Amino acid sequence: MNTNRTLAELIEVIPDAAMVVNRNSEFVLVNRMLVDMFGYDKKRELLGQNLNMLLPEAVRSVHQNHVDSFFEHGENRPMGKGFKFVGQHKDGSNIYVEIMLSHVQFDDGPYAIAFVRDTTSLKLTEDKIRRELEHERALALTDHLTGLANRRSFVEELETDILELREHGWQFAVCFIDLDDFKHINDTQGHEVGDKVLQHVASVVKNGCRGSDLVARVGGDEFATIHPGATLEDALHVLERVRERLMHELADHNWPVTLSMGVCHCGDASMNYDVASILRAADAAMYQAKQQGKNQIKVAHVAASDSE
Ligand SMILES: Nc1nc2c(ncn2[C@@H]2O[C@H](COP(=O)(O)OP(=O)(O)OP(=O)(O)O)[C@@H](O)[C@H]2O)c(=O)[nH]1
Repeated sequence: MNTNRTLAELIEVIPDAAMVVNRNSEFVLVNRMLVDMFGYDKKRELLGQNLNMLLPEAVRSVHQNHVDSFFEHGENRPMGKGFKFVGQHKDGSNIYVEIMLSHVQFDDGPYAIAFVRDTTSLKLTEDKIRRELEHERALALTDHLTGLANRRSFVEELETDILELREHGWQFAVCFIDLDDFKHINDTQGHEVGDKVLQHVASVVKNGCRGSDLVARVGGDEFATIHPGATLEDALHVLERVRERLMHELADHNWPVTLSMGVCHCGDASMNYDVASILRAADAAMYQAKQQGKNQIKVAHVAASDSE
C-alpha cells in the first residue's frame, strides 16, 4: 500500500482542512480545503514550502521551536483539545483557527498531521459579545448626565478601598458633596440650566481631583469622591480648592449655587469600616456643613462603635 497516496486521498474527503508537515515545517501534503481556507489557488503553492507562510510575521521566528518540541515529546492534541492559533490568509488578514495535531509515522520517518478548523466567525462573535458586555457594564456604572461614575460604581470602589485598607493599610478619604440652593436654579432658570450646572460641577470636581481619585454623582444634586492613598489634609486641600473654584465660577455664570461637603478619613487598618458607616459619617458631616451656613467643608470620624 502506498501510505502517502492513501493519506492524500483520505484527507480530501474529511470535513476539515488538513496538512502533513515534516520536521522542518515543510508541507508534504495539503488538502483542497486548507488551500481554499488560506486563499491560495493551487496546492503546489504550498507543497514544499514552510508552514510559516500561513502564520503572521510576528510569530514566525518562534514557530519552529513549537514544531521541534512537538516532534521531540509533543502529545497528540485531539478534537476539542487543540491549539488555538492565529493564521494568516494570503491577503494578509488574520484567520483564527483551532488545530488538532497528531504524530504520523511514514517509512522515511516521523511527520505531523494537523487538522485545521476556521474559528474566525466564532472568535469575532465572542469578541462582539465581550465588547457589548463591557459596554453594558460601563453604562451600568456611569451617570448619563455627567459621564461620572454612578452610585453603584462608587459603592463598588469604596468596598475595594475598605478591603485594601484592611489588607495593606492603604488609607483613603471619602467626601460627600451636596449642592446648596440648587432647587432655586431649576425653579428660576429651568431644568435644562439645572442640568448644565450639574455637568459643570461634575467637570470642575473631576478636574480638581487627582487622576486616581474617584468622582461620582450619587444622587440628584449629590456627588461623592474617594481619594485613595490620601491623608485627611491631602483630601481637604483638594476639596477646599474645588469648593472655592466652583463658588467663583458658578457665580460668574449667574448660578448662585455653592457646595456643602462632608469628609471622613479612613486610615486605621484595625477599624471595622463598612460602606454604610462611612457613608453615614460623610453624610452627617455634610449635613453639619449645611446647618452651619452651607458653602463649607466639615470633617467627621467614622463611629467608634464600628471598630472591632
Ligand atoms: N436639573 C436637574 N435637577 C435635578 C436633577 N436631579 C434632581 N434635581 C433637582 O435637585 C433638587 C435637589 O433638591 P434639594 O437638595 O432639596 O435642593 P437644594 O435647593 O439644593 O436644597 P439644599 O440642599 O438644602 O440647599 C430638586 O429640585 C430636584 O428636582 C437633575 O438630574 N437635573
